[in-house]
Amino acid sequence: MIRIENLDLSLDGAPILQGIDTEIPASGLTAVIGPNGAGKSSLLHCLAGLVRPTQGRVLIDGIDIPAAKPAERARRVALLSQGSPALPRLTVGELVGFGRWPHHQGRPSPEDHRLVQASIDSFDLAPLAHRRLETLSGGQRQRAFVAMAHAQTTPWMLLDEPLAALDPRYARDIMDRLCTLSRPGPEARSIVVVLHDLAMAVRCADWVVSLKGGRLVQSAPRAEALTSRNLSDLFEAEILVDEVQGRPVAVLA
Ligand SMILES: Nc1ncnc2c1ncn2[C@@H]1O[C@H](COP(=O)(O)OP(=O)(O)OP(=O)(O)O)[C@@H](O)[C@H]1O
Repeated sequence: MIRIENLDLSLDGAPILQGIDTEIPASGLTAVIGPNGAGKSSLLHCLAGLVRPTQGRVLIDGIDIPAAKPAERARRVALLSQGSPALPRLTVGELVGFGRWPHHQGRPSPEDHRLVQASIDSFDLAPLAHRRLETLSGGQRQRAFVAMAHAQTTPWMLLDEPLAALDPRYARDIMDRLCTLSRPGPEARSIVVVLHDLAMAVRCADWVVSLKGGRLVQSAPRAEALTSRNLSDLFEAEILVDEVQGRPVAVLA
């Protein structure tokens, strides 16, 4: 479980997050939603220990994240930030291999190689494994970064807009893959995803954290959070949540 206690974050003197106090369950997939500038990425950075809150605490499975050593954090939490960095000359296989670094510190074992291959296969990257990142499309590169986060084999995966630049089929495939990964089982991961695509949130999220203006609006199970009324209030636009062929969908009216 992630416990966020009375968290404030200021950057360069500007209040970014204020009074965030909630829990995120370990089981399943949590979507973090809210309008542009709501503080979603900033919250994810606090959860990953990338930035230190100005006030309050973040506990992941009981570990005080800002106080934990970087190596300890890296074994507990994998963070995929918004926008993948340019890493010229690196192949997909090498990038995914970097996910194992916190475990082997430069001396990969056969098990590390096996886990890298499993992540490559899991995200449908085998045909691209020897390609350099700069030769890939934006969506292919994005998939490689998600696979790198997966290869870190942390109990928690924090992903900031992992669907950006993906076409509808790959967006759906990656979300369904993440959904499956978050289901109970020996390899289950706790997944927190910043999502702009509300259709994917209603399709896959078990829990939803809604932010607006740096404040927590709601932290609740999907059925409670993702209603037409809540989403319309959150985004100040009429959004309808309904069912099409038995599946929940969200559409802008
Ligand atoms: N270093 C910084 N200094 C000052 N303000 C910042 C800094 N970084 C972010 N902000 C501001 O903090 C607010 C929250 O930004 P954040 O990126 O967390 O929002 P977000 O909900 O992820 O937005 P988006 O959906 O547009 O990606 C924004 O108003 C942003 O301009």
